[in-house]
Amino acid sequence: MAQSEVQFDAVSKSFARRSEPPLLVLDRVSLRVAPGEFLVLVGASGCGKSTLLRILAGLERYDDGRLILDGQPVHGPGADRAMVFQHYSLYPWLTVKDNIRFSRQLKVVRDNLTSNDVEVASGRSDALLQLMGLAHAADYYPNQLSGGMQQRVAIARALMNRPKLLLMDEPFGALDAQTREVMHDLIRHVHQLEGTTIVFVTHDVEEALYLGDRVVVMAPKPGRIDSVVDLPFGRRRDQDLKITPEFLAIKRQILQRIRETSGMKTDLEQLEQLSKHLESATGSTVMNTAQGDIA
Ligand SMILES: Nc1ncnc2c1ncn2[C@@H]1O[C@H](COP(=O)(O)OP(=O)(O)OP(=O)(O)O)[C@@H](O)[C@H]1O
Repeated sequence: MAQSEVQFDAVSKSFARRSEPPLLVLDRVSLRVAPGEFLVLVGASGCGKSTLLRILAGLERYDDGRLILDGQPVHGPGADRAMVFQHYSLYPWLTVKDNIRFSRQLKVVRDNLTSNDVEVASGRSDALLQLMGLAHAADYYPNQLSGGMQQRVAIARALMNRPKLLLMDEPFGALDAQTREVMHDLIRHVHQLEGTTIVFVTHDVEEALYLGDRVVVMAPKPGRIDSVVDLPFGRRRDQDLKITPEFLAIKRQILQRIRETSGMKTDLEQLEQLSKHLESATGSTVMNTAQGDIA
């Protein structure tokens, strides 16, 4: 099985801003991702999750520190990595089957591969169609598919060249709750079969706990790692896990950390203080005032 090992050593990243000092988005992030691990990044909006993922994909440069992938420094994108985004980036003019094969077809042209190579690729895409439950839809076009199916195609396409590292940026963020559950079981199954190292970004703590071997909680301003939680659930999971006391306790603990580090708690406290201030100023509760206005 092809699995990548990742090592971030004190990686920092800033974005330049007009008439303001640069924005420090990642502040000395150190993190190891073990071969074959399913690692999930969570944290408040703007804490640098996507930036960290994009740096790992080689789509973004970092300013300081070191990023080592399988013993080599990362300087740009590579065929060893594949990325799945929230919005299905399928080619509308290609069928499902051709969308999945597309990257391999490019390689065939570039690398002058033989018909035997093409046959192997064809076998791989057929296997992925089966694995993702898409065999019946192989000749459909993207606009004939539901969101969940489109995202299955995007995942199959990402897996086509057997990446050693799969990077997923909120891949299920646009799907409804039921479809997400199906996708969760599917991606866990894919992970077990393919053994690829996965780094997955999400806002959804329940999703993070259900999918991950470990969850990294990031904090904003500047973006940094707050804590890393080793999940004690093993690799065989089913949806009932989500209502066990152990799962709920870890979920509560992580949500609290996100609230505390993001300043959301402070915002709520300020809001409470403001409504108390309004109440004492008007001699009434905010709700009563509103009702009075209606009357
Ligand atoms: N290309 C860019 N130029 C300038 N600022 C950027 C750029 N990309 C991201 N940022 C800023 O960097 C910070 C971190 O962004 P990033 O998208 O990594 O956070 P995130 O944790 O993934 O957020 P979200 O959960 O909302 O997607 C944000 O303040 C964002 O506005």
